[in-house]
Amino acid sequence: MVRNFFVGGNWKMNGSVAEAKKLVDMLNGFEVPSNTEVVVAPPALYVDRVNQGLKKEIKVAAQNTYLKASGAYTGEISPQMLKDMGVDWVVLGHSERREYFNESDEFVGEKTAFALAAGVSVIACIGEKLEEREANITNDVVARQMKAIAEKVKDWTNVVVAYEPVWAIGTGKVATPEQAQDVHCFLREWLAKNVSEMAAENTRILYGGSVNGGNCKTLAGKPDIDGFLVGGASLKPEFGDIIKSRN
Ligand SMILES: O=C(CO)COP(=O)(O)O
Repeated sequence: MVRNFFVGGNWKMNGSVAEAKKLVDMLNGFEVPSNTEVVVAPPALYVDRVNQGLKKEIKVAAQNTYLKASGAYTGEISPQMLKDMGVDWVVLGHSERREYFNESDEFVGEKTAFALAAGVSVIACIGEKLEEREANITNDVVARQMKAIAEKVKDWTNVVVAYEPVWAIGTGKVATPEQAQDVHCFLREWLAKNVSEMAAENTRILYGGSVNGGNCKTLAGKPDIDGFLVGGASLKPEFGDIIKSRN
């Protein structure tokens, strides 16, 4: 099985109507290799406009959804609402949500299962903090985060895992290709042992954290790195090079 390369662009809480339009024009000008999937995640308010403007080779995601279809949950949106708007992807469990909005491993697992059941594919984010890497517990941390998802999710067909070490996010301090490969390999073995050989073989594992046009190719050369989740550089023309980093 050949895993298709996957490049996600996480805009985070950035942009405006005018900037979103410029980014759509930029993205529509990129060549998307046939073996590569591209999904961008604008702020929720702009998701529909961006989705309307993008060429069909590029899909959109929301940056979060809740675990109910509807009801008295002020400020939340549901995966059912995404489907209603023709949006098939959501990013869940990003470290910024875990950190600033107190999202627990269990909550992320539940939201992942709920989105999948609604027919929305999930980019599930995991990753250790600097102090956890320094304490040599990186594998324990990512295994704990994976377990919370695997407890709720049996079918991993529509899950993409994004390994994003927190110390590498927005810092310019990218993991070395070897550091990333080590964790990706561990995650694939974890999937083989705890979910299935098939899930291990087929699940894309992305790297995220200070990926840019200059470092993407060496990272993409590693056997267990199946793509990227890109923050800052997804708002710049170099995102076009990142999309082509496997080609
Ligand atoms: O958090 C990230 C993507 O979700 C990575 O952000 P940067 O690429 O800006 O480091």
